[in-house]
Amino acid sequence: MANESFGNEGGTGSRNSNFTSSVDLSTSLDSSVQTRIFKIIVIGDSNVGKTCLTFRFTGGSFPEKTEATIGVDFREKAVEIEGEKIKVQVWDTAGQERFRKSMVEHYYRNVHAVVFVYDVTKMASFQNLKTWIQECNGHRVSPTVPRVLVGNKCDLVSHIQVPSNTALKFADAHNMLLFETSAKDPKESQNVDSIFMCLACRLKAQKSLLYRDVEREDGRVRLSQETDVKSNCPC
Ligand SMILES: Nc1nc2c(ncn2[C@@H]2O[C@H](COP(=O)(O)OP(=O)(O)OP(=O)(O)O)[C@@H](O)[C@H]2O)c(=O)[nH]1
Ligand SMILES: [Mg+2]
Repeated sequence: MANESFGNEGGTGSRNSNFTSSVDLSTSLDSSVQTRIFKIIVIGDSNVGKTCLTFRFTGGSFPEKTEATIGVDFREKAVEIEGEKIKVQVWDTAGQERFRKSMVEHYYRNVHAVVFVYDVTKMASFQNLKTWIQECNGHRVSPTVPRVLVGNKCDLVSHIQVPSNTALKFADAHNMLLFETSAKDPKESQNVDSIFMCLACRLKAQKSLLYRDVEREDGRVRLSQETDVKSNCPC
């Protein structure tokens, strides 16, 4: 999938950020209600399979060939949860320091959820999670922003280095759900989907992101309304 330009940040969907009057604002809110956008970032060492996981979720297949991500690739998928259409905007970040350093601030800005990925066949990628979590915390990501842990490449059964119970303990200690999966194995595709769907369900169940987003887009608008939405999220 081709890289999209970074200028797309927050610019997709039906929201209109040029509010000029209260009439415009209500119109924008109406259209925003139809398509909320949840920004989910995917973080972890280079080569753990971030690009393949995001590709599997948004495109439904495993890419034949990938190259190291430079900066960020955006992928989007429209989903429907309890009758509401939601756009899941996945930020596939670069694992290599030299390809990410100028972008890190942008990754974490206004993020709604974080997916930490390690490679089950590479212990170092699991041990490095501590560093990735520190980076995330260092960018003032609120503790209310949901985070999940993903162990990828489970299809390589005979090469597994990170035992499930070790990963589970780590996930529990950091208040995260653990998903062990494979971007490659088509039989695991539902499991890959459930990573992002679970987060989208949780976000939907949280206080309305919509009004907080509006606040950000126009410094003049200060809405205090927040709505609680009940959800049947299985996780
Ligand atoms: N066997 C197996 N290989 C995988 C899986 N997911 C990814 N790979 C392979 O792992 C390599 C790296 O995958 P990428 O998705 O490009 O890794 P990345 O985390 O995006 O790497 P950076 O962009 O450098 O941060 C590629 O050769 C993929 O084919 C998986 O589930 N199983
Ligand atoms: Mg990549």
